Amino acid sequence: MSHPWSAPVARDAVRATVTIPGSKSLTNRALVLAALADGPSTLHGPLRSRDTELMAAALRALGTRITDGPRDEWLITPVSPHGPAEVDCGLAGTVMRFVPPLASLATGPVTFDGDPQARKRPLSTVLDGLRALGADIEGTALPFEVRGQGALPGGRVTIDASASSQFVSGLLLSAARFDHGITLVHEGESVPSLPHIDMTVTMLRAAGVEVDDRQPDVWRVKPGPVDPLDLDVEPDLSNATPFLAAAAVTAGEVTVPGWPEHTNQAGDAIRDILERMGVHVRLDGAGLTVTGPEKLEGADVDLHAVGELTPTVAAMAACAHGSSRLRGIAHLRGHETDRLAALQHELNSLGSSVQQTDDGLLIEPRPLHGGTWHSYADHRMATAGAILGLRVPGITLDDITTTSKTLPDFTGMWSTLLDPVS
Ligand SMILES: O=C(O)C1=C[C@@H](OP(=O)(O)O)[C@@H](O)[C@H](O)C1
Ligand SMILES: C=C(OP(=O)(O)O)C(=O)O
Repeated sequence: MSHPWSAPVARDAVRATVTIPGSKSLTNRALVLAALADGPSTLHGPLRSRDTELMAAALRALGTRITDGPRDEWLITPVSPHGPAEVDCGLAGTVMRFVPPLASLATGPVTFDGDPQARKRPLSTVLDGLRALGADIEGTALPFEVRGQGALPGGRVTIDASASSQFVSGLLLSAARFDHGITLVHEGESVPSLPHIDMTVTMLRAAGVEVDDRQPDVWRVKPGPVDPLDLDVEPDLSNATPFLAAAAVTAGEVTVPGWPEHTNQAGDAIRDILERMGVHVRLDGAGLTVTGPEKLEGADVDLHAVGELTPTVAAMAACAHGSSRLRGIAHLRGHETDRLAALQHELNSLGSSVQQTDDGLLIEPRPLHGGTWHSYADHRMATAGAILGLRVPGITLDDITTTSKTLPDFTGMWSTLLDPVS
């Protein structure tokens, strides 16, 4: 059920330390790898949100045992995947693209469906790719059915992954269990979100899987064992960005503890983006501390590798002095919603001047006024509205529950941000 929310205004510069829960991308990859592993795995500090609970439920439906450990852990015991099973993908790209390859290894039928908006997200590339590798699948988008044969031949396949890096990650994650592994070739416009593929490759290698990614746009995974994982999940750096943006737009200071010094998370790119907007950024033993300037500057940024940061960056750009250009993000039209159209429409309805280009947005800051900010079932649209609300009185989000996709306690965390002592 949707739930409207009056975005609180920051009376002063925001000053806070905010602990961010685990990464969605790390948690959902680790769950899939643990389900395919040769023994039990432990995830310490996994993200518990709609997207990761849906992933856990999908894997449980296929037989995997996932229980809570004594502290904040998920204990995962693999069982050979089997149907019949039903998978609810919700609106999670990672579930709809990472689970079908694993379901192709199951015995028996596995049906997939999701939220109404999920039925519009690009998916056929993964399903066609799996068919080319030997899978029996009915359908090209949600809902569809994978008729698992208990094994998949695998081999060489060419896909066009320009609409989503998750097509590549999904096929690679399960590939060590295909009879012949995989040689995956991308042909088409450039693949977005490459750091997410690097994360997949790094995690596969950490699980002992042999991956060759030396040639651009070609990935080879050898068939073989998958080692169990014992993984501390890093904080979700993309989920941290609305909190960092709060410092940027209020000339405040926010620290996120536990920010990794080295990481595969795409969200780490926010450090460079903030600096380019005139924000002071410091990474030290305390974590990542950002200090907002008196005048936030507009910027020209290529977000091709980090599209999921776009709603945060667009909200900051609308509060900046000087125009911004966000480029390289045509694929965002296939995210939770058409994020380019949604951001253009919502920002303009509050008084901004935003135009869409072929591959992004031109944002001309103007004095903003209150109004309804629509979330389009998209968690990052909702958090973008919250950022603007810090500066602009009278912004009401039509539905704050969308934040449960990756940050179920977003409103609690946001109030602590504004009132750290209470
Ligand atoms: O693999 C992942 O964990 C993700 C990959 C990216 O998808 P796209 O390549 O579709 O942008 C990113 O935007 C999404 O939030 C998470
Ligand atoms: C694009 C996103 O999610 P998904 O994993 O559903 O693609 C996102 O979280 O910004």
